[in-house]
Amino acid sequence: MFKAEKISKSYGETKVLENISFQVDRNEVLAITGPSGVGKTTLLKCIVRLEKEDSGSFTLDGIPVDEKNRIRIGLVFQSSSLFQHLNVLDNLLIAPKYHKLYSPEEARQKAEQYLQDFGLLDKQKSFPSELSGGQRQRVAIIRALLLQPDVLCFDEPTSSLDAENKNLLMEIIGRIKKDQAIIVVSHDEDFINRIADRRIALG
Ligand SMILES: Nc1ncnc2c1ncn2[C@@H]1O[C@H](COP(=O)(O)OP(=O)(O)OP(=O)(O)O)[C@@H](O)[C@H]1O
Repeated sequence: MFKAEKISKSYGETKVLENISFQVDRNEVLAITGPSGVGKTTLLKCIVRLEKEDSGSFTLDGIPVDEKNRIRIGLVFQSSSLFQHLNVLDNLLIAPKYHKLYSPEEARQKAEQYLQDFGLLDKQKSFPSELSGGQRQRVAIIRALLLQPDVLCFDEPTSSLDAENKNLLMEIIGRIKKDQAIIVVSHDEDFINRIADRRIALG
């Protein structure tokens, strides 16, 4: 279980997050909502340690989240975060290689299995610029899944998706949530209503 307790964060004089608490378990989708500028992205950045909260704590199965276990929390950025100069397969293999999670052969097999599951096996040699927005997003999801996270966060995942790809994303989240706790930051009420088990509203 992932737990946030009394998280507060300011930028200079501006208080962005004040005493935010929530928890999310495996097989659960938690939506974080709220008006623009209320601190949703800031909270996500604190969760994945791109920002440091001023006070409060994050724990994973009771253990404080730090640099060592931070890899158990994944973030699916917007599609633009793929490396443009690497093809799909190389984009997928770079992080597992860096973290030495699998042997090279095992990493390739797992990547190919996900590519097949997500209907992208024929795109493994394509570059990000040659993919649709929905395909790029699926690559970003696979890239996060290969690191075997316990918690997977999505930042505005439907912002560049058409209805068909949105349905596909919901199907994928439904499939992966059995093994992962999912946190979704989104403005998309329709998406949240259909996918979230619970929600917290900031602001
Ligand atoms: N690095 C930073 N330095 C100073 N202020 C920041 C920084 N990052 C964000 N802020 C401010 O913190 C507040 C919250 O920003 P944040 O991006 O978390 O909001 P949000 O809820 O995700 O908004 P949106 O829905 O528009 O993406 C805003 O007032 C923003 O200007």
